[in-house]
Amino acid sequence: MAQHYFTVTWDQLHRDAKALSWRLHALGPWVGVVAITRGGLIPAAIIARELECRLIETVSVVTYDDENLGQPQVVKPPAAAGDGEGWLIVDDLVDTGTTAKLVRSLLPKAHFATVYAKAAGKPLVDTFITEVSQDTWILFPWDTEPQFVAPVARQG
Ligand SMILES: O=P(O)(O)OC[C@H]1O[C@H](OP(=O)(O)OP(=O)(O)O)[C@H](O)[C@@H]1O
Ligand SMILES: Nc1nc2[nH]cnc2c(=O)[nH]1
Ligand SMILES: [Mg+2]
Repeated sequence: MAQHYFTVTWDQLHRDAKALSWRLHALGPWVGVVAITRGGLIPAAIIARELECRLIETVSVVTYDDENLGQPQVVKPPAAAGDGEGWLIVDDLVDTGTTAKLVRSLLPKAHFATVYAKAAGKPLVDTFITEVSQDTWILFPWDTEPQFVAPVARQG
């Protein structure tokens, strides 16, 4: 289990994905966006909206079972992006870089962008916005919900 958690709200994710869009706009134009499902779907939707890009492809890779790293499985390969030339790959984050390495091998000429990056995966990403320490687990809004927390005086 991770030592720390970094909770990302919908607002923060939207803000960070828009910041990423500004950087990517300066590097375009792009043929289309390849979202790495599932985590890349919402960042890809925000970025595609900002870049006015209507062509969206998906590649589905399963690498984790909850917080446990496994062997990456390609559940669905990208159908229409060729060798990736002119395409933008979007994922929510890179951690170990396992998923990024596999997707890069499928689309070697594409540009790889993530919203968040940990140190081990950073060398595999072309553009990202926020670095998060390696011992931290990022909690996305779709993984969490607001709930009651006991007052400090009642905790330990
Ligand atoms: O750099 P890595 O160590 O490979 O980790 C990053 C990947 O792990 C998560 O996906 P996950 O396998 O949990 O699937 P999901 O996107 O469907 O939740 C995340 O969305 C990235 O795709
Ligand atoms: N939600 C989430 N998925 C991950 N997959 C690999 N690292 C992470 C992380 O920090 N948070
Ligand atoms: Mg993923």
